Amino acid sequence: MKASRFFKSFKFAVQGIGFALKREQNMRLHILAALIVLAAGVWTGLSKSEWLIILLVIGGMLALEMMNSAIERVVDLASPAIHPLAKEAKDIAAGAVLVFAAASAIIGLLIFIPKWL
Ligand SMILES: Nc1ncnc2c1ncn2[C@@H]1O[C@H](COP(=O)(O)OP(=O)(O)OP(=O)(O)O)[C@@H](O)[C@H]1O
Repeated sequence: MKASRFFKSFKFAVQGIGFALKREQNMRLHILAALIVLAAGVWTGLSKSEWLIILLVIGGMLALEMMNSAIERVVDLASPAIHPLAKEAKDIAAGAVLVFAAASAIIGLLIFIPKWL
């Protein structure tokens, strides 16, 4: 890939992050939660491997939330009218976010709770 094309794609990807931050309240809540977890990590003192897990979980959560927002937009574009498949697509995408959020919460508790006891 030519360098100029790579930088163009990078610019669009950054724009995408901007759209998500501007238009999605859930995304802003996830960012707030991520900042709280990062602050708790600094305050608690985590090992390198614990930081790797926390960063992976935070990055995965934000990326999945953005994929959910993208799916919502594609569904709204493809099916502005009510359709059972549109509902399934949106609800499955929202379910994926919920699954990852639940796993993230459990991982966070497993890492932090023993250090606080
Ligand atoms: N075109 C559609 N056909 C059928 N059901 C739909 C359609 N669009 C949304 N729904 C369903 O209606 C409910 C609310 O959807 P809505 O898009 O308002 O919120 P959302 O998907 O949670 O997104 P947002 O983040 O914008 O609130 C969900 O269960 C969704 O699956």
